[in-house]
Amino acid sequence: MKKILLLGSGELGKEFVISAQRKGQYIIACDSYAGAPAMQVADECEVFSMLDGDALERVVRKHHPDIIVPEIEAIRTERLYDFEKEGIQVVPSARAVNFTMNRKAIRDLAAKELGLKTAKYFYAKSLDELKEAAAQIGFPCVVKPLMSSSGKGQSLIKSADELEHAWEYGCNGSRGDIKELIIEEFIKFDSEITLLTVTQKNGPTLFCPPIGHVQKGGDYRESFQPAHIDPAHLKEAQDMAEKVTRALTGAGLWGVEFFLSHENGVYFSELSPRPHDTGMVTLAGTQNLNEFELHLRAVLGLPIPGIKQERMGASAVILSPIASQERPKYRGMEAVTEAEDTYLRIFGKPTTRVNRRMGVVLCYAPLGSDLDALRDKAKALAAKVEVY
Ligand SMILES: Nc1ncnc2c1ncn2[C@@H]1O[C@H](COP(=O)(O)OP(=O)(O)OP(=O)(O)O)[C@@H](O)[C@H]1O
Ligand SMILES: NCC(=O)N[C@@H]1O[C@H](COP(=O)([O-])[O-])[C@@H](O)[C@H]1O
Ligand SMILES: [Mg+2]
Repeated sequence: MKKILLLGSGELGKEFVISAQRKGQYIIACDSYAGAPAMQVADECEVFSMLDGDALERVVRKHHPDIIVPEIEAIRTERLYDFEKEGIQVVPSARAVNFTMNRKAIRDLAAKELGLKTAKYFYAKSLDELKEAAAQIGFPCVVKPLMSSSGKGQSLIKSADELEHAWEYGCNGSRGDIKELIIEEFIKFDSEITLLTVTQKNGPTLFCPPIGHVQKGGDYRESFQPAHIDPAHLKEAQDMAEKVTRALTGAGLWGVEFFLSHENGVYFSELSPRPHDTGMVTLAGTQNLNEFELHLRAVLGLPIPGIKQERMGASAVILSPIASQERPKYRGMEAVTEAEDTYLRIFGKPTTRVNRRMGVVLCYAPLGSDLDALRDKAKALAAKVEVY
């Protein structure tokens, strides 16, 4: 049995804990608030700010974990190098977690060192620098904080007079106190995918069938698998995923994000060194092993006999329309549970914010079915669940 310290306890962590406990592991779930989804199913929990390096160190000294599994980006990742040196396994590696928490580190590695195709980009430390960069990139362009996730602080800029607002919005949406943004060329992609990639301690890199997804305001709304993409594009994406995960080192499951354009090919966007929100579609049984089980096996060094697509699936999110410190209630669940070949997962978050993801609807159908109809079904059912 291994002792696993899970840093971040949201919906993705909850499914990981369930997979880990099914293999007899012991989990301490951490997050900045009590009652987080993964804490509800873990052996123990700790509530503290994981951005506080000393607090993080205290928790590590208290529990002596064998393995540290980061589940969010907001962690004092520099400290992970020390824990790794002491012999604690950091998943997938301290380097991977440290590089991906800051868009600058991962983008420079991908574009400059590895030569992967990305959107044109600049960094800006002031509104003046942002204006200068926008003039070079042109409009529309995308502005994001260097440190953020799920679209926080992200804006799509159509003209120069929107830059001032984008600067403020980006700085306010930034995690920590870093006042620096990335400004990117807007890619007119035809579709975007997540390529779940598994790197193993003993064994080759494995790829899941591509997951298509749709984002709004930088946050995921629906995903589906398998996404139909040009085989040459898939090969290109797999090669890029292999390159970037090898450069970051370590074992685990990664969500590697790409933009696909018929005209301009495949662009690397970013990656998560952990299960991906769009990969929740694998909970619909689309694969022989879902993304959480794959992550766990890679982390423990357990064999993975292969990844097989079993059926097609679609996921659609349930968002909160309200902000409240009260425990949320749900209406309309019957409409989902009476539907065939459908699962409802309410994450059990103790409070709401506007647009906070509270649950997901998962629908499946045999391979070869009408994927668009399946996506519509998942979205229509998710819309019937009301958070209040
Ligand atoms: N340069 C771009 N051109 C076109 N669309 C973009 C660009 N950058 C981001 N987007 C859109 O915004 C979405 C979110 O961007 P990104 O993945 O960089 O943000 P994030 O905050 O890290 O999100 P998450 O943590 O949920 O993955 C993308 O999936 C894409 O739909
Ligand atoms: N795109 C990253 C992502 O989906 N992360 C997932 O959302 C949780 C935070 O949710 P919250 O903001 O509602 O607490 C994280 O803990 C993780 O499970
Ligand atoms: Mg993303």
